Amino acid sequence: MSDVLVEVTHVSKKFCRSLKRSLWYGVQDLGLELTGRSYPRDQLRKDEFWAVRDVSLQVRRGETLGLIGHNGAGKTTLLRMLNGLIKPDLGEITVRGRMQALIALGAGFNPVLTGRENIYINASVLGLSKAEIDRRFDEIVAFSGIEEFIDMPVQSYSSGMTVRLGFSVAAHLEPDVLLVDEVLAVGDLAFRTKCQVRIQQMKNNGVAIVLVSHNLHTISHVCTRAVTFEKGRIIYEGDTEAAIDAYRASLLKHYDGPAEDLRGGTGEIRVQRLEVLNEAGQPQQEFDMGSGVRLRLHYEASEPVHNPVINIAMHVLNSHQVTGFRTDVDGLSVGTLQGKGHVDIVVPQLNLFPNVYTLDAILFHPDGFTFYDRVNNAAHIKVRGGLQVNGTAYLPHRWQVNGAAPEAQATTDGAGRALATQLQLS
Ligand SMILES: Nc1ncnc2c1ncn2[C@@H]1O[C@H](COP(=O)(O)OP(=O)(O)OP(=O)(O)O)[C@@H](O)[C@H]1O
Repeated sequence: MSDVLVEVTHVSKKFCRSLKRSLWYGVQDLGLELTGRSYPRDQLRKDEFWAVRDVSLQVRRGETLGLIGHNGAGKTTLLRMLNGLIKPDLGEITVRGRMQALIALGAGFNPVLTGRENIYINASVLGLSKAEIDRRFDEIVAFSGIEEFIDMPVQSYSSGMTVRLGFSVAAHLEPDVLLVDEVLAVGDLAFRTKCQVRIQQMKNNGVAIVLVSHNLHTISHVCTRAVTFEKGRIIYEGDTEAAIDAYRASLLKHYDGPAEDLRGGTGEIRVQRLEVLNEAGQPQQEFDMGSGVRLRLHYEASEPVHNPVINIAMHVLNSHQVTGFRTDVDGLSVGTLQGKGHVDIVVPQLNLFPNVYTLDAILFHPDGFTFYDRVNNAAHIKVRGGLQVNGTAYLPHRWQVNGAAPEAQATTDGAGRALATQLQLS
């Protein structure tokens, strides 16, 4: 048997943005088919767009391929085509061996049937005999950890419970190919860890796995290779770290800069702009982990403004807040500001893991609540480096084993040690 279990060749899939039009196109296509003709499949009609465009890839036995990309990039559509839920408009997909898919919550489960009944149905679809399912049943239920709910209809399960059962079924039926879509993000941390261990075992047993995740830590640790999608096309395929870099670069392309439409406030003092500077005071956008950065907020006050609260909030691009700098929290008074000027925040060590971070600039009244002005996405910073660690902040630290410093050893990319050296910790 060939080592290539999944083969995707020049696959494209189009969708229609308008439901009414898409129904009309369906009728048109049916009519054309009856007369032995068809609309050219490689052409788009009004409101149609390519959700997946000319995608080719292979997944071999024992490989875990990560699919990453911004929202709407086409990852799930590809997974659904691999699973046979939808057909490509162009190209070919070949899957060799038995396939299990975990797309959306507990995909494949019949909601009115119980967990027990769903396990039997899923397993028999895969060709397992009743005796084989009986043998694995207890293990599946035990792994899922939802023993007391197993005879209740799946529609009464919480999303976490559905994912637990879905993953457990998929993982215990010894598929040759496993498709997993983001579901690992739903369970709690303990279950996610259990799933990652199980995926590792399956990988060792030669299962070909395709995993969609927005969790770059999962991609980095679980996948042997990754593909980055942008607007339905593959923009990178290969090494996971490089794929993650390509994803971040793609996110930056979609970064629109200051969100002027969300701007508001009483306006006596306004943010002119927020500059990101290096230690030498030169504008710079990309920094190595641990290097120094100076944030310069330029303001203009149309009248004397006494002691405004200055706040810079830092977010992971498109995601959660990482930290913030506030003059009131730091117990500082900036005095009376009038006309044009600037305020600097000097950060001696940017102890953040590689990622793209956005900065919001906010000027509050002294009450710390009403604002004079706020500019979301006023600036951004890209932190470079080869480390992929879950989380955002690097806390300077040192290790001791039984009171003594452990020996240095070669890390995979040396980035951690390089940083430790830079921070003069080792
Ligand atoms: N049945 C459908 N009809 C019309 N458009 C669709 C349909 N399914 C998906 N799309 C569109 O196709 C594009 C790709 O969607 P897809 O779900 O594959 O993206 P994704 O990369 O998985 O995104 P996310 O990370 O948000 O899950 C999106 O613009 C989506 O709105």
